[in-house]
Amino acid sequence: MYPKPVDFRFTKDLFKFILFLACISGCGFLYTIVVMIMRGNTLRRIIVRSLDIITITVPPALPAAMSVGIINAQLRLKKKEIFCISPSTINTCGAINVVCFDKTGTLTEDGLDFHVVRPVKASIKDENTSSISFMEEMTELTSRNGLSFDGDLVKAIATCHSLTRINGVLHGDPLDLILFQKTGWTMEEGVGDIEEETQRFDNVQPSIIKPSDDEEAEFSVIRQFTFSSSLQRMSVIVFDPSEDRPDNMMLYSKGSPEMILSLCDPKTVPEDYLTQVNAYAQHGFRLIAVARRPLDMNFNKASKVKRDSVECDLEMLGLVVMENRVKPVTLGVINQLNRANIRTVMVTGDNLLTGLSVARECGIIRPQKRAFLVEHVPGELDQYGRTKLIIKQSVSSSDEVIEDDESVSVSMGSSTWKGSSENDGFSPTNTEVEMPNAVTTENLDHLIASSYHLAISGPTFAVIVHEYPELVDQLCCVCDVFARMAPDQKQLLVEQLQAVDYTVAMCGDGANDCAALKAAHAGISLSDAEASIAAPFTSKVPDIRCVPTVISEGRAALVTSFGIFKYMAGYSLTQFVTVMHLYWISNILTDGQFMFIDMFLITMFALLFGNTPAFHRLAHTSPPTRLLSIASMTSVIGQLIIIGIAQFTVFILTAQQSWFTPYKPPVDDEVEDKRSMQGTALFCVSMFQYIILAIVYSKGKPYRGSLLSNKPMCALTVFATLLCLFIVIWPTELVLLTLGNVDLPDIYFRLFILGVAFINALVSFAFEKGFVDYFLLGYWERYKKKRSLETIVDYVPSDHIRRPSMNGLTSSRTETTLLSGEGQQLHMTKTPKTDEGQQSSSLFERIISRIGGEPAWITSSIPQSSSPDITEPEHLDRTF
Ligand SMILES: Nc1ncnc2c1ncn2[C@@H]1O[C@H](COP(=O)(O)OP(=O)(O)OP(=O)(O)O)[C@@H](O)[C@H]1O
Repeated sequence: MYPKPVDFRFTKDLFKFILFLACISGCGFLYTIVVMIMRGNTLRRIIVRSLDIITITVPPALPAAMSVGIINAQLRLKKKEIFCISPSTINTCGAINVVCFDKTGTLTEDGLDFHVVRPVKASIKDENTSSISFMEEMTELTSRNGLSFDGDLVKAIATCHSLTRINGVLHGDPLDLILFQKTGWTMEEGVGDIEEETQRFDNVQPSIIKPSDDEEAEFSVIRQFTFSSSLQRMSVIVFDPSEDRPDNMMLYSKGSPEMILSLCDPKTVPEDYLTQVNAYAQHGFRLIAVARRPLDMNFNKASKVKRDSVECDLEMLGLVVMENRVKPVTLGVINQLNRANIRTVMVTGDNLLTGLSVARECGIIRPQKRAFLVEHVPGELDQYGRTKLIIKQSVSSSDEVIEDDESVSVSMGSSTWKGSSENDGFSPTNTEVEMPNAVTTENLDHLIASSYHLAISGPTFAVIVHEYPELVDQLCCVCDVFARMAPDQKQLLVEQLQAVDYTVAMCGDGANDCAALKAAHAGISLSDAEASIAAPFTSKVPDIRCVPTVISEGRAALVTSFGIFKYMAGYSLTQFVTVMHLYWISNILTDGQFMFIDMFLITMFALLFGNTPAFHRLAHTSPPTRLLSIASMTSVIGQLIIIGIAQFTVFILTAQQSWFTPYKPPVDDEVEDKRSMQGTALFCVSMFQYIILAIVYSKGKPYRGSLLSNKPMCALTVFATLLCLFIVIWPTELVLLTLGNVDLPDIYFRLFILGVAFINALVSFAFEKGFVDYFLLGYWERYKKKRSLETIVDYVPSDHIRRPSMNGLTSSRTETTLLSGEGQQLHMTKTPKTDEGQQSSSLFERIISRIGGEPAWITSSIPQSSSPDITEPEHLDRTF
């Protein structure tokens, strides 16, 4: 539960930038000592002045100023009922480029709807054999008659839960609650003669559960094995007092169909069990299998027996099918995130096909794209002794369940993929698209449109983690649905995504999401239970609308932090330049001038800077996270040069005026009068420069609202500008006295100072908007990105294009050496087809399109050694 160390580029750059400022202050320090000695100043004055320069260059108020944007974002989030317990995470949210969603309760409604039950029925065929099959769908759970094993399915559903009654109201897992209410049974806890009950059940106080249609019957739950996501099941040991034999106990279990199947005696399971499960799951239903086991043990033993020893050899009772409705806002939010180029991933503890169906419904898997399931074949090994992997094409819910013979087999190393299905998505028509070298919007769109989706389940993920570690990164980059994931696997997935340079948000509501919520850069909890303790953000509104809000506020906070930092750095450097000029004549700004700049101008602007709200729409890209980028550094240094030129002009020209009186530095320990004409002139021009910097660095669209949306800052700008104009144009006695200014007698010179400030403003705006924003951040960054994509894509065609075979004919197969690890490659061989109009389905393009950059593993060198098949043109493989 220790907090994760904040490892954010922005924070690292911040420290580097402060180091850079410290270096400047070091230069200033030396300059001051040299100049002060040259001018014959006293030792005391030299020490004071040189130390002054350090506090001027590295502003002590910087940390406070930096947190203003974050505090404002936190307050705005609070208004939207999103609570943040770790404000430092807000900035990180600005860089999020993948969001992992839990399914149940997050994308879909928490309160599921009961759909049907499919009880299992045993029918006697002849004397020796009986057949087990599913009964028809039943929409009611209240009738005990006619169900298998004397109505035990209903008994199991009514008793196998962990509901508790608090103040007369039942509380617990929503699924348990709905199922229990559906039975119509009643539950009593600690009512009646408690003492008698306690004695009767050997000091265990049981819950008494009674059917609605039988006054006499009552069932006592004497042991409960609680539900756990990693076990995917829960069980209870129930005693029926009517039997009046203390050793007549029944264990009821319910859990995921796969888990209960693995615990059941195969003879009690219908042959078409998995087909039925897949058929429901494929239509997006959530399934719970129910089973029982008669136990021959007394109360004492039942209350101490180990879970593993009783949860085996179960008799299958049937399936409960629940409706899994997607929340109304889910589709809109996922679309919004997709439009903003933020990848969405589903990571659920539920069935793979159910997850896939919900992923389609909510837009994580686009309707027009194909989805493939990556599965392992337990017990089957490839030539390297590793568990064999297969890929199956998923069909949409309207189609039939996929058949096994439509699968595409995959193996590692030099072996091949064999695609048997005509439309398996890996057909050569899809793999032999020639890639043009130039990366244009059209062909990128084409690549994105032609990509497919992958889905994987927890057990296969575990096999890949242990046996194919070199594939984990790649899989994390291209898989969209991770199903049947245990809590620690959810966490591992988040960490893997972080390892390939994604900034990850995790949104979930259950206890099984806690580890992932903690591991993510930004964990967003939709419940106020366990998940909210692990997650930095908790939304009171239990749907995923909070995700884009958190991201856009994070982006706004990040841009604000950048802006404030640059503003504070600009302010320090501006004051540094002023002081450097004045030190040349052994002078410094007066206390009043320092106070006006530091306490009024800077403090007020820094306070109001972060008040600008987030932009109402999520932009297509995230804001820059690097403070030490060319753009940021150019901006700060460029503004410093503009400011320096303006101040130097004023400093020099003041000294050339006919009315100019040079400053007389104090002799020895004489009381110092800091007022000087050059000091006043520099102060006058620099006042405007601080205002200009605040406006220049207060960036608006596409991450924050415009400056006009920050009304207090607009008002401050107008007020401060008018006040500064007043100070320059009408230097009244009061103004001169308060600020320590000297009267500059010539009005035209004062107007000239205003002119310099005005030109400074124009040049600063033109430089920031035209050069930094448009050229460096826009054109240059796009060019760089395009270049890096071209470099990658240049490499792809050599593997994608058709190769002449030995006999001069076009090779019938394609090969890609993409994503290869330490000589371990996943190969795919395809039979050719002539239709070249089809699209390429390479994982590679998907990764490029998604990441928009090069994760570490793409840039790793391509192994020299290829598989033996590659040397033989007739057997070229496609590496996956
Ligand atoms: N109360 C329960 N009793 C028995 N089995 C349950 C219960 N709740 C869930 N299950 C089964 O255990 C599986 C795993 O549950 P888990 O809570 O890890 O994930 P989930 O709720 O299905 O999905 P998500 O991770 O998206 O919330 C479920 O798919 C379901 O089959």
